[in-house]
Amino acid sequence: MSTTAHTDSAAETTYDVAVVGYGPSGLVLASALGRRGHRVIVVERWKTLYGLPRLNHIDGEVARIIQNVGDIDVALKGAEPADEYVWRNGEDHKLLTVDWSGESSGYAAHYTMYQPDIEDAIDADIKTRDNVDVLQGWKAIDLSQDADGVTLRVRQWDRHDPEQWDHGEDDRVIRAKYIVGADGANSFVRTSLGIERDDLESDDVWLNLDTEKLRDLPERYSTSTQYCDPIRPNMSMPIGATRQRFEVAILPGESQEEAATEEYAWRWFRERHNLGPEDVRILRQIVYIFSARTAVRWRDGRAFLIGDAAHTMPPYMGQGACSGMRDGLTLAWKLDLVLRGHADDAFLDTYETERRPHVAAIQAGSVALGDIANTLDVEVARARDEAFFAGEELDAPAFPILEAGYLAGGEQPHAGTLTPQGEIEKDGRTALFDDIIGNPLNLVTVGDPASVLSAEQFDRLAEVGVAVVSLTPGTPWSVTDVAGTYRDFFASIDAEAYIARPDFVVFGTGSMAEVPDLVEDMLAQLRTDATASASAATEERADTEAVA
Ligand SMILES: O=C(O)CCc1cccc(O)c1
Repeated sequence: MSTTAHTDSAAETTYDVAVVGYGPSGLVLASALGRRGHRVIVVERWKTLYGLPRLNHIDGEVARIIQNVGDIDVALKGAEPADEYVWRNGEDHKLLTVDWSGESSGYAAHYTMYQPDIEDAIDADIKTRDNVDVLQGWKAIDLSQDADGVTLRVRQWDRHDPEQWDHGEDDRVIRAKYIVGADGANSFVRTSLGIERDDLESDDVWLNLDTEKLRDLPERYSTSTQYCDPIRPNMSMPIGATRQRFEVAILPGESQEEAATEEYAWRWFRERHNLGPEDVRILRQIVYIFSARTAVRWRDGRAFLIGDAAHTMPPYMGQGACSGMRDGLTLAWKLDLVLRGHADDAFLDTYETERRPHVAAIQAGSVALGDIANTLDVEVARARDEAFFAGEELDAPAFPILEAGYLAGGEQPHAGTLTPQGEIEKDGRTALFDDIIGNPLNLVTVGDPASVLSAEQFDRLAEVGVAVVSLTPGTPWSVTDVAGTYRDFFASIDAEAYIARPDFVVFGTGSMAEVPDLVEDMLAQLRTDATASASAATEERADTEAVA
């Protein structure tokens, strides 16, 4: 990182958080902070949103994230629920079905969708807020930090005008309490901080072809399918209702330049799919190296990394951008608590404690799936197929829950899992839980919380902004559980209360009698500095006593 002293004449403006990068993870973070009233500035070198699909799959949890940062109806307007993700061999025999059916978080468990719809939905929300400034067409060029904040120098950027690199008189200097690098795999923020990346060395080269359907395609194209063909691995997947993604492996020794040509694309479409320009229009053609890299640390003082800046993974689970959006929401609500003075700065360390192992498990699963997809040895592929036909299970970790971080202590079998989202009715309005309650920390109880919590505890909950919700009629916190979602959930976890975090993760569960302890634990863990200095003081006292 630069150690440049900032004696610039350029105007300085102070923000709570500066965000570099305006892709899915940066959009989620900026909107979630903006909605919580913080002064945010976003710096993005491109003048407009990307406008083309990159991610084309989200799960229900991520749909719920989007619900909380933008208009979910706009985001999902071209989306289609996806029930299964099928893996076939070169002879078109089924090896494996990844079950994508069911519901999660108030949505279908999985969707294929058109990324620009999601970005437009969140961008529109951000642009309604006076407290969020978005500098599109500006490139971050220098970053430094001190005890009180970060300083970021930004310069207008136009890739068609390289001359502008030579002059800096119109630079802007931004001061912020925190900075977040949401600036992709080649992150300026990460490299400025000198943060290296670990590399799982999974570097398969694939051509990605996104298309618009000009007429109905055969039924098989409506199922996301990996063709694990050792001669040439390939895949096909809907992008919502009206578009289709095709991917094809570029084999070792083949020319990536040639794969990027239109001739190559049409030859491939004709040979493999018998499709031509009368069937599909190519929207985007790009050669990717599917890497799996992780920054060795995601925090450096007042700077954080999220999304691809922190981690990349091969696409085979469709979880790269989903993980980035989870990062964005998690870091946003943690920063919110710190900026409002309800949590200590050290609480922000739990961002990496929680997100790193979650991402690592998904990354490992994606690499394992990629090994299956990219088997090029015909004999090895045959043995693989036989093993699957004989019923072998996929050797990949289960979808992770949060295992560490801001979770209730003690025997807590459900901490780290996701809460459901059902319809509730309150004051004559019926809607999904988050549309009525919002997404602060929340305590949901079967019984009357006033039967177990003191007035002083209610005051402290209100001060931090914890929402209290009860399924018992006639209390100030009562809601009606319209479809029994919460009744069923409480039955399934054998509990009468839970505390959920703003990212829908269960902090802890318990009986009504255990609610006061759960609340105390939730509030105490926000004060990690105090805990750290208290235990340091205790150790010091013990040392002194031992000496005495
Ligand atoms: O949405 C994404 O992150 C990529 C979409 C995807 C999903 C599954 C397999 C694949 O190769 C791409």
